[in-house]
Amino acid sequence: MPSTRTMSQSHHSPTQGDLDVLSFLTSDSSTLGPLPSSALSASTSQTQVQGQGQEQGQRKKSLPRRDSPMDALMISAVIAGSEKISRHHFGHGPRTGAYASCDESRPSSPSPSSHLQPRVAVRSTQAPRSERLRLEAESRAKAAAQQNQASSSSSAIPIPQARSPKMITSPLSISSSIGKDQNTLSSISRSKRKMSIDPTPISQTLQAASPSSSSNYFHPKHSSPSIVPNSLAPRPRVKCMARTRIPTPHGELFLHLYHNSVDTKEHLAIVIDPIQLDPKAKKAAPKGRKEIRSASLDAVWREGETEMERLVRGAYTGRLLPGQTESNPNPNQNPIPSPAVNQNDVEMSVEEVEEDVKPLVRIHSECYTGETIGSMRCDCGEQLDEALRQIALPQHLKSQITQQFHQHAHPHPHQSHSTAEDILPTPDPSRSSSPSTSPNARSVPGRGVVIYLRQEGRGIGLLEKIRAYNLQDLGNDTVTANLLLGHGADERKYDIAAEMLKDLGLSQGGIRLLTNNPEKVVGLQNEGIKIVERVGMTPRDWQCPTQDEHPKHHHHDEGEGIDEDRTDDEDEKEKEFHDWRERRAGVGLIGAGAAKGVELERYLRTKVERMGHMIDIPENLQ
Ligand SMILES: Nc1nc2c(ncn2[C@@H]2O[C@H](COP(=O)(O)OP(=O)(O)OP(=O)(O)O)[C@@H](O)[C@H]2O)c(=O)[nH]1
Repeated sequence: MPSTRTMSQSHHSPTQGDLDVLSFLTSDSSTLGPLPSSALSASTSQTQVQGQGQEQGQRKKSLPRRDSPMDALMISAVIAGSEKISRHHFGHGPRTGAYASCDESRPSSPSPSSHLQPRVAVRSTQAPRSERLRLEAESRAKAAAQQNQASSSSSAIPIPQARSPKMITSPLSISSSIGKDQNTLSSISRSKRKMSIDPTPISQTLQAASPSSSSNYFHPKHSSPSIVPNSLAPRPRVKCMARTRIPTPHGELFLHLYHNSVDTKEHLAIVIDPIQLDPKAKKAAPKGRKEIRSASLDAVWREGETEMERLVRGAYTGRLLPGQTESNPNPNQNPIPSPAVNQNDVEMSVEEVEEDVKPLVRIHSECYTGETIGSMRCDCGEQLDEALRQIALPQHLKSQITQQFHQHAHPHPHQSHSTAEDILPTPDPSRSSSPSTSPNARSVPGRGVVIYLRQEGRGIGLLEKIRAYNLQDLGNDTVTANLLLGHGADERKYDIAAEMLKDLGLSQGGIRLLTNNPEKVVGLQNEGIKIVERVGMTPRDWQCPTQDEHPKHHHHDEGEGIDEDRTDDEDEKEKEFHDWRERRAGVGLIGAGAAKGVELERYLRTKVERMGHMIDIPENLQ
């Protein structure tokens, strides 16, 4: 076996044979004659060195392999001494041209006269290698110094840099300084987070994050940057690019797609506003109720904009009909507000403003697993469905609601976790959907918006959420899993949502917010949204079934006992009926209906106990 030294020497020290081949290849001779014997012996000795077992001095009949140590010299010799380019190397070497054709007879091949043309001078624009190495070492040292500073005395091991939201040159052409500021902010806070294999720092982190801690991480006042007012940061800008009408099991709605100046995501606004589509609803609504419309969509985008452009992007009033050519077919009845006039500025009489119920709004974060594949690790799918259902429900006028609120309101067991609870009255969530509680009440069409933010996984993205789920399967809860991955428990921001609400004319008039999450309430308020009421959402599996919904009661009149003689077939039919009822409530989801299971229960419990969500845990689960 040759020693390593011999091998490496054979790569770097040209032998006499190598030099002979070099001069042979670079000579003017147009015909390749036989190789000098020293070259052949060089190749032979090389073969021997490689342990091929050839006899010393035996002549080889072929040239050495192309990947032998000779090859580099041969290639450079050929390039230096000849114009000829192998067709297989054309386009890959330093000369211009494309690897367009393997046939030299075709026009795209280098023409036979090409050797007459002056050679293309190829000059490297790179700095010398020594200079590049020096710069590289410098920047490495700088990065290491920064990292040391960030991690201070912690023994945690950094995980690969978690991604911070990418800034873009958006179609709104916002100055790049907006992005810079926010990026810097988020990367600073992120760089301080570490993943650790040492349980001590984790437990310390968690202790710092626990609800009982004095510096409560989850407390709205001290929580994520989303709720810290930053009056110096430039406001995100949003523009509704298009909207369209979508019929759904909860009624017809308008889907609005927004672009913004902060990220590349297509955030959505799902607007339920029956007065725009249904003349009966318009009649039933209080006089003066304004439509929920996007000011940026309705604006004139450019001089000479055509009606067809407006129709195609959805800047029309009413309902589109086949063959329609006008975006506002009946301007006197339903004028599109001029871009200069925001709907908030449109005067409504005091009584009308007071009398009408405020739009119900949900800020919903994307959850691929819960909304698309019916995951029962969380309740996101049913929450989206439930939000649309509740927004579409007819509402009682304010005076009647207030009356009911006083009858039904009760102190919340988790009040101590939340300042939002102190700020906002939280009526019984079921009150608006049960007109029977107030027989004389006048009900009006429901209206509102789901702002659907592409903040998957509470802002950490789907990839990280999937990794977090595996950590959860290893025994961690939803909060700890995020922290172990170097993320915050919740990294969402509500500034874009607030701008979208403003664009829809819903900032000043007041909204009712559908959430259990105190951070959302405070976050939106800090962004300038007026919230007059928080409406809670009880997970369907935690709701008490009403008498007529319970399967045991379905076939029995009041007072009747349970029929012991019922057959299995009847029981099966009853179960099917019950399942159908549940599915009907949860349209639009895979396996629709109520999400349930141990994992969901654990998740919901963590939200209540560690994230301060304002939901009552059912007595039988306490
Ligand atoms: N990181 C992480 N994200 C999750 C998990 N389960 C659901 N999510 C995400 O959490 C977001 C929904 O948050 P929730 O806390 O359920 O709801 P919320 O919107 O904050 O609160 P509510 O308004 O009361 O519903 C979505 O973006 C989901 O993708 C989880 O286990 N880990």
